Amino acid sequence: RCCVILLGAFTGPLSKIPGPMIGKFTSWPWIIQCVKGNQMNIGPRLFKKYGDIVRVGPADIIFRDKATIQKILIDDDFRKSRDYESAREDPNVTSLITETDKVKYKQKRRLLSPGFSITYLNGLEPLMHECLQAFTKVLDARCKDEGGCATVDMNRVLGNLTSDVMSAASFGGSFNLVESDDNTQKNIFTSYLKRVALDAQFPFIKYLPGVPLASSLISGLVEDIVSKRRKEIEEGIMKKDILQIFIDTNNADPVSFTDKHIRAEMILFMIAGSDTTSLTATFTLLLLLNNQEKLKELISEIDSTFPSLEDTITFAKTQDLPYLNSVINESMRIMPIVTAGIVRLVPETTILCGFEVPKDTIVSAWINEMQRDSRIWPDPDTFIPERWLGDYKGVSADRKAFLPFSAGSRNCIGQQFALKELRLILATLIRRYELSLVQGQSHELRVHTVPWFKQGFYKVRVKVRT
Ligand code: HEM
Repeated sequence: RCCVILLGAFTGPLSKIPGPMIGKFTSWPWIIQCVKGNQMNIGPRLFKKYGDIVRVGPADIIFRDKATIQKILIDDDFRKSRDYESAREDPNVTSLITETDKVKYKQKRRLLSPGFSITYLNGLEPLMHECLQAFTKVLDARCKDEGGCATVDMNRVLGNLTSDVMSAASFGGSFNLVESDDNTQKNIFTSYLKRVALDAQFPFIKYLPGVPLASSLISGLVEDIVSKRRKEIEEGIMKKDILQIFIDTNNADPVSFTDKHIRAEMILFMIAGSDTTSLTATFTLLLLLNNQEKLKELISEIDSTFPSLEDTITFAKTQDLPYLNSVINESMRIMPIVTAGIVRLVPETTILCGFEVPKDTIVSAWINEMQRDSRIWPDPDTFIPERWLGDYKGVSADRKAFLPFSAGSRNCIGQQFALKELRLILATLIRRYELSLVQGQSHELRVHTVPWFKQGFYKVRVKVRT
């Protein structure tokens, strides 16, 4: 075995790929960084030192260049890696995200697509308004209680808001977390994602005696929602949402789409549909508050579109706000949710970035590094929404080098849902409140599937505008 490792390290096709010496022999240091949530900090340092392609393990390569990322995700559409399979609790129960078989995946995606059609999404607008009204009511009350100006943990309240939106839109009723100000659920999601990151690397953990499954944290909640819905169906109350699609599929084919499948899909949608959007909104506020000129520009656009505090902020009007859309794009360029590579498996020996890469090598597309590549983006680390409005320093924004929702057949199914929600949230917050920076906060992040603030919060001062 030692001979095989030595041969692979120095003579195999991957031996010419630059990277730390230890990566030739073992992936352990890289895996440990993943479990610690620290790959997002180590990856950029490796790219800086070794270039566009780095070998981080005997069969584990990371990439940041546009052409290779395009090939991996779009042109050749490599299948998902075994990490996704390991993240399944039951190897036989896949969800949309953990399905690695291309044919089965297509069937799943087709099943869900009615829940993401433009007509269906537009029908969600009143539900989103209701959740936002509850949100502004709570923020208004906090401002009043705290003498006009409240210090709010945006990470927490936005996490609760997007969970309420997700549950109202997909599972038939808001969790009302904004009103209860209960962050237990957000903490459970964070613990769940940490555990999934661990399971993906060490699949045996879930089989150890006495170790509960990751889903044990959430299954009670999910089962309550499903049994409530089944009761409603018995009473003749019919709803048309994602949960209904899951239940109908289960009723039609209870053998291949079991109760376990319903649970896996619901957990996926609960988490993928809430934390991602709330973090993107929080990061956008963070960037705006640290770039006051850009914030002023956005306030001016929003105020001229919605002159009165009482004006309803709508999907239609926010969709056409050029500066708001540029701010959201720039925020997702500079602080995307995917911070540590989208992982795929090489299906057959192929040339990537000029190197021969054999079948079954694990390849990670670091879209976050591509989105900060100075060869593509002038002043890549600076927040410049204007680059989306026209040329910046003679360079127009390269949309092919901007993939915050991933790309290809496995792109984010919730992209339009998220964008509609983000525009409403940001326009509502900016129109209604004067937002100011709480100085001295750490912006340090860690990542377990999605990023989280190491300090556990991100505070903003909030005052109702007159
Ligand atoms: C700003 C918000 C969001 C961002 C940045 C985002 C980003 C992404 C990315 C990068 C992926 C690919 C992950 C991978 O290949 O491992 C993904 C997948 C996914 N997203 Fe989103 N997402 C967002 C919001 C949402 C929302 C609101 C929903 C649901 C309503 C959603 C549902 C999903 C699902 C189900 C998948 C798995 C798709 C698959 O594997 O085919 N996402 N998302």
